[in-house]
Amino acid sequence: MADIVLKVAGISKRFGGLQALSDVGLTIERGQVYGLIGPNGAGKTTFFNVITGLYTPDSGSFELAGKPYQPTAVHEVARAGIARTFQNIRLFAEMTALENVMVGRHVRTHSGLLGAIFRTGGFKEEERQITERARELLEYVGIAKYADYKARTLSYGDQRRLEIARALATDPQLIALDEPAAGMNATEKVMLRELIDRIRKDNRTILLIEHDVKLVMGLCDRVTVLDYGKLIAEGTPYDVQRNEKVIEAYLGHSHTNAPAKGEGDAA
Ligand SMILES: Nc1ncnc2c1ncn2[C@@H]1O[C@H](COP(=O)(O)OP(=O)(O)OP(=O)(O)O)[C@@H](O)[C@H]1O
Repeated sequence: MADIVLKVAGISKRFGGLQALSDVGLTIERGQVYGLIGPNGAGKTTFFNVITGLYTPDSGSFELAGKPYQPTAVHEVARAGIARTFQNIRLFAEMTALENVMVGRHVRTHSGLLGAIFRTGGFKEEERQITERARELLEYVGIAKYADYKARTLSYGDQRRLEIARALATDPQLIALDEPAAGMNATEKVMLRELIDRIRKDNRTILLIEHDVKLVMGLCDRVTVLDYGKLIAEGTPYDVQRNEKVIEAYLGHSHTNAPAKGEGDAA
């Protein structure tokens, strides 16, 4: 039987007169890289914000690793096992790269405030483990040499890697990446692709919103396409980019990143 990590169904969200999402659902299996695409304003970010607790949906059901979860608050969602990155990088700019990852790890710690104040033995051991794990994760995403640099001094591509390391630090069931390639140059994109591939090989599960359709088509196992808040196609990259509705949706929006037939076909 398939090992389902995320199963959401019937998500609707209205902003005043605008129906941003209408009855959208998707199912993601463990180890998949799952893409969410669609023209500008299709509802991708709204969907991300709903499943990660930033927006309250008007309707919808949510299951993470077989258990129902209510995305009512961001920290609850992180504890439940979804970690995310943001379209506009949200790091602690004045903290070091290492400290940024350690913050992510604290979602999973136990000593609590009193342990921290009195620096109990348990707290110190936990801090040691957190630091060690954070260093491993910086190594994993390829920026270990910048561990002690302030986050704001890192290059754009490296800041995105740092965000991913911080997300991984929470030991998530699902990592939701919101436009990870935005603003990256070609070399950074190649490195990002390698990193996402490595994360997948480690049997982690990724949900990806991305404007770079070539990247999505090359990386994802399955793709859902939204248009005007509705799901218009779901399937393998190969099928989705040949779907008439998808082609029409992108052409209708005069989108420069339209999924041209054959481009980025999964090997
Ligand atoms: N907080 C909000 N209040 C009102 N309208 C909103 C809000 N957030 C999103 N919308 C509207 O909902 C629709 C879907 O927006 P959303 O940002 O989810 O689309 P998107 O697919 O992520 O677009 P893009 O690719 O441009 O980032 C848009 O028409 C947008 O203007």
